[in-house]
Amino acid sequence: MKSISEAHTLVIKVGSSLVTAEGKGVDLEALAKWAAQIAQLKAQGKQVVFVSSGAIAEGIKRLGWKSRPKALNELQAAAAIGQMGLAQAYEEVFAEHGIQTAQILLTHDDLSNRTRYLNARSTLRTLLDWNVVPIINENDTVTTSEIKLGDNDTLGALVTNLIEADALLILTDQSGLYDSDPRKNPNAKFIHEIEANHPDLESMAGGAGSAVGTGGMYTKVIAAKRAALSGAATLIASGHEPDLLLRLCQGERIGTWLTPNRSRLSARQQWIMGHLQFSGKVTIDAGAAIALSQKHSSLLPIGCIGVQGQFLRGAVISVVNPDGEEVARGLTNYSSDEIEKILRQPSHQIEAILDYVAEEEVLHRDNLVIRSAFKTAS
Ligand SMILES: Nc1ncnc2c1ncn2[C@@H]1O[C@H](COP(=O)(O)OP(=O)(O)O)[C@@H](O)[C@H]1O
Ligand SMILES: N[C@@H](CCC(=O)OP(=O)(O)O)C(=O)O
Repeated sequence: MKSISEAHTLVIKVGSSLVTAEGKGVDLEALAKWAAQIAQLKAQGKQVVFVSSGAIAEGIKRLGWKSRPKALNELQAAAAIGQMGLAQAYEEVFAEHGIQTAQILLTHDDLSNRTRYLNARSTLRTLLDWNVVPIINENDTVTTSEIKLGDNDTLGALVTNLIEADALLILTDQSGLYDSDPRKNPNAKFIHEIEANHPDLESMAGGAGSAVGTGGMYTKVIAAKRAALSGAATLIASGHEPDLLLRLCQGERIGTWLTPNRSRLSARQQWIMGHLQFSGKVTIDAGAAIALSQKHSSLLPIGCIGVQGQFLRGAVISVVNPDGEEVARGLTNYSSDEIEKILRQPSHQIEAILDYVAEEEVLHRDNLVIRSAFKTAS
């Protein structure tokens, strides 16, 4: 894909600084401009999903507070208050164009549980088929550090993978990505296009520049790598550019393009890669590590030499080599207790040891993503 004009399904992520006018509460005027442009995009047959931050910033404004609280419970309560304002504002501005909106609040848990992930996917697809614009945010009320996505850039990428969108647009308060933070370095050079997996990306991107933003450019470039897993291009651009979406759809080059440079993973592999936390890991010997990485083999118990953490069959676990370096991630056929018992055993011994055989391999190759596929994506 060479330009947004070719994209059929778009995920558009807007940051707090854009939605809430630098901390002054929901900026209805800005939202109205997005809605007007999206109405035109939809008239051209495009499907659009909105990932919108701003609940905490709007909540803080409604509470009349001067600064962002630090305590998690206060942030969650502020988000719950502010989310009302966000949903109301989006409904209002899209209704002007006869477009219905739907609120979707997700957590990391929702996307890592296979059943909930499939439900979220089918709800989103149904809404898009019905021509509705889903407005997505993290469900801040129930997030703790363990289940937190943490920032909406990551959420935008996971939603891109979920619905296999063609492009992810991350709109922020900068024109795009520079080779260093332009707020700190006035000589920073603008980057027009770069591969999403370019090794220098992380070192160029710094933290948040505003009082309301959270992730800065770092989370945006990681999001681009993640979006590339499902073959999507990412554009980082300034949400302050007039008529940005329309101009992009006319083929104008604005912002920084982060292009996918690999073949896309299967939907199941993307789901495995979408996991930000793991319930455990299994250590494998050097021979097994080579078989997995170079021959794309399944992982058999004979190659397993250790297991850490407590997990059940069906969990997504990490696979590490004897030096502790991650080799792969995958969906396990056996629990941690069972793997402990069948370490270094040939598969034909599984039945004698466990009294049953689930599968002859601990991780089947179809349920594995090897390191080379995600080296820089997590
Ligand atoms: N290399 C970089 N190029 C551009 N901006 C950068 C870079 N590194 C850090 N930043 C900072 O990232 C900020 C955008 O991130 P953030 O404040 O989290 O916005 P948002 O609320 O839109 O997610 C910019 O204002 C900028 O100061
Ligand atoms: N869920 C939070 C968003 C957190 C977040 O990622 O903010 P931002 O860096 O502005 O995109 C909120 O709505 O306030």
